[in-house]
Amino acid sequence: QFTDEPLHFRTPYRESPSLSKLTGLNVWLKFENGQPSGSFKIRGIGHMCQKCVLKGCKRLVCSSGGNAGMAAAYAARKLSAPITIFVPQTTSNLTVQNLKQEGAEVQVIGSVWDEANDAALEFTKQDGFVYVPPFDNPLLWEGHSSIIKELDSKPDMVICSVGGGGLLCGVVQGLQACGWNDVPVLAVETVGAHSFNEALIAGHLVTLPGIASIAKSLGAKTVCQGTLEVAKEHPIIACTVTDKDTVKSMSTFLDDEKVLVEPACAASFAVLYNGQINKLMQERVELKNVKKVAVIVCGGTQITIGQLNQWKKEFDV
Ligand SMILES: COC[C@H](NCc1c(COP(=O)(O)O)cnc(C)c1O)C(=O)O
Repeated sequence: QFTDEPLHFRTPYRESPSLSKLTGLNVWLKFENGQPSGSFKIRGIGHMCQKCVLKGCKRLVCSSGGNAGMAAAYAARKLSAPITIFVPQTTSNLTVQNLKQEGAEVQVIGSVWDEANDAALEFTKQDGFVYVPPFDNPLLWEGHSSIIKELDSKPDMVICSVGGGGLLCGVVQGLQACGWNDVPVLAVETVGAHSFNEALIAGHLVTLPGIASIAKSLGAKTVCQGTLEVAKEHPIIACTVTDKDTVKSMSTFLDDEKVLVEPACAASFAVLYNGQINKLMQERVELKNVKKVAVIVCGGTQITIGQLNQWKKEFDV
């Protein structure tokens, strides 16, 4: 029945010998792929679902590119709450089946997350239905901030991926809760899903015309306003990586670390494998003395070995 125990697990945090050797840095990995539902999402989504169920709700409604939905379906089952999840057509059939297996009702609507989200908001107008967003809510950021609180010591930098910006807001909230306000965050997007990079350059939110990247889990056409707020108060550097480098990194990471991750996750360590980090450290004064780097291996279920091999052929890596 109802539990107010956190629904997420503490995850392993250890050095990567191969990435440390390659970059000359002290690279540590936070394995959020080991969470129930397969990604970091359960931290924020679980926290928010618990609050909603505690307050009383007839049905949870979640929109997602896939992984937030997986976390919401898992949380709903643990909290014995009914849930309907709206996902875009870019969500893999495997994920749709997995969502149904968790007991969720699933609606596949729209070509990108934004359209599935519009349908979810419409559906939530029914009495007693409560909307759980995938990235834009302070309760999510509060839940995600627990990632940083589990680190054994202060890192010199944190690297994380950005889709809608919920993970980034949670990471910054965690760093500030630990008094590590001077620890810069490298926010990584794939080219074609780079709404945060665009917003930082413009100084206001920018809506991409579409998502032109294989990293569909980063496929929010507009990041949440909260990312621009945190960028005003915390050292954040944004960068992009190509789909090609991301696929190459998925493959190398699988060989080196024996962990299969989706493009949204691999983007975070693609900057290490392709040497971008070393260039950035020469260009950006705030990264000059960085030695210990904490990379959030955010996980995600939208990947199979077959899909990776198909992408390796497609991108010739
Ligand atoms: C469209 O999708 C948004 C969200 N995925 C977000 C996501 C991110 C980025 O997290 P965010 O910046 O959205 O909080 C990173 N890594 C993985 C594996 C993810 O699934 C979702 O599942 O609904």
